[in-house]
Amino acid sequence: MTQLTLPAGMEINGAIEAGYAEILTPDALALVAKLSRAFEVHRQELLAVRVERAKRLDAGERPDFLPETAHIRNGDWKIAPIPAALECRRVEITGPVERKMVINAFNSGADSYMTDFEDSNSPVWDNQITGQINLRDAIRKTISLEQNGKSYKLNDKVATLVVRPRGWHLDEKHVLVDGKRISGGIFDFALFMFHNAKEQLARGAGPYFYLPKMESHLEARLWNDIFVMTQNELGLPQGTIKATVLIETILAAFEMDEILYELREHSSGLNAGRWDYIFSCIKKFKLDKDFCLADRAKVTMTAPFMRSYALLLLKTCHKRNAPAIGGMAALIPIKNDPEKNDIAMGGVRTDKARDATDGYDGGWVAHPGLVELAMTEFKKVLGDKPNQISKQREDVNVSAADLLDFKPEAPITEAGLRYNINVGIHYLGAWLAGNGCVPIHNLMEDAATAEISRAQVWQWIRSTKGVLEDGRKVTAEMVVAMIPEELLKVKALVGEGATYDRAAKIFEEMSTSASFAEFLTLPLYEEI
Ligand SMILES: CC(=O)SCCNC(=O)CCNC(=O)[C@H](O)C(C)(C)COP(=O)(O)OP(=O)(O)OC[C@H]1O[C@@H](n2cnc3c(N)ncnc32)[C@H](O)[C@@H]1OP(=O)(O)O
Ligand SMILES: O=CC(=O)O
Ligand SMILES: [Mg+2]
Repeated sequence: MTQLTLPAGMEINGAIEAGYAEILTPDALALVAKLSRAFEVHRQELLAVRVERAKRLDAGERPDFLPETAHIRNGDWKIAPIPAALECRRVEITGPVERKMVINAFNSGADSYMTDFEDSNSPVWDNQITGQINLRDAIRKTISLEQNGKSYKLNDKVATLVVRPRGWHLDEKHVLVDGKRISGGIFDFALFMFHNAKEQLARGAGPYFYLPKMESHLEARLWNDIFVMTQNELGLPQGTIKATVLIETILAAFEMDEILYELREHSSGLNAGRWDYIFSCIKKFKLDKDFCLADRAKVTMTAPFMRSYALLLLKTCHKRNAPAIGGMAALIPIKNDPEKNDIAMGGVRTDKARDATDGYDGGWVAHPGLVELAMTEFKKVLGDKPNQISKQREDVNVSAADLLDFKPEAPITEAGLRYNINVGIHYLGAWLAGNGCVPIHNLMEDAATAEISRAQVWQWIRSTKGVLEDGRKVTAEMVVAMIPEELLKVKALVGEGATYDRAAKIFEEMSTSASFAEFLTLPLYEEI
């Protein structure tokens, strides 16, 4: 095993495989250590603020727009100009940082490509470091792969790269600074910046990021401070880094202007991260006796609270000259069933047509097979224009009550309950085996969609409204009885695998325990 030269006070306990030392260089690790020392205390403070806020919400407090930042919401300001490479983002493909998928995504024909260390990635040590190797090679256009008789390499024209580091809640447990685990997000960001920022600038783009799962503008300020220090350390002009923030928590929806304002020198807009958003609503109002959402499949972008959120995001972005990027329909191409495939493709088309017609500048797709049809829907509205940021939505008026108008509440069905249990076990089992994104029942499932499934089961057990349409109350006993049955169905699809037994156990613990695990990936991370 290769020996690394580590900065004073840093320990690495992950295996150092071939090629890792090229990423974990002394200077790159020095940047990781510097940022960690400068910002770890504040990250922990902000995570503690989340816990305190959650307690107040559990006790019945309702979020509202912040009085102390009204001057920012009412002020007449814009974000700094967007670089040319980020002006046209009609279709953004997303996917884990796995080598083959990296090449396929770059070549997919999408305008941009969000490579993902978050929702679609299981953060096993190997995924984190080989992900960095893959991105380094892709940016330099030296990436290639021979697999299953196919040769993979990059086309001449590829998508613009945007990187999503892990959220504030996730640690990188394999790296300690002064005896403490560091932030996973800072680790992903710093390594990527160190190795690639200058190379990207030399090639006509730049270091562009997606920032996940934030709950407040103060969390965005932390990223901004990190950008400023990193640009100084690397000798880059301030404002070089650009970041799109995912509005994917109900609390962030009340601070969209403030988040853009904090990042105004570094902003490249907002994205409507719908799946984590739904999860966040369930998590934040899980104890509210009046809150209970219907079967997961019924909670769509046309649900009142989702529609309000999507329109407010769009209006807020365009008012500030910022791109508004739509989220992802979880539908993916269905092989060997043309009829079902037509329905799925129709679903994606409707989703993208809605976003484009509303005024969004682009939207996410999960699979290369969806790029063309999503592009067609955006081109129908945009024509030859790269975006429609000039389209102001002053007609949109969204109140706090609109954001909190949680419907539909019905139906909750046995099929919906079993679906959640089945998806939960299947996804957790795959994640434990190192795969963070899986097709399940013809849908893309990742950490955000799986969170909805497990959170609904927990909440239906506890809410008096958690009643199946045939009148039976959802109970812990009912769920515990269904888990082995659903585990058998999962195994019939994926085969035997110890991780699925473990997943079923963890799913049972999580659904029936008195306390609600903040993120399912937190207890899971201790297992990998
Ligand atoms: C809530 C959120 O955060 S959304 C963002 C996070 N989620 C994602 O990014 C979803 C990413 N998508 C995926 O991982 C995959 O599409 C899955 C798991 C849903 C389905 O994967 P598969 O069943 O392997 O798809 P399928 O077999 O149809 O793939 C066909 C080809 O497309 C490639 N492909 C599929 N999805 C992607 C992708 N997102 N990026 C790049 N290549 C892809 C496959 O690698 C495969 O390549 P090959 O023909 O060269 O072997
Ligand atoms: O990250 C995206 C989401 O929908 O969650
Ligand atoms: Mg998300």
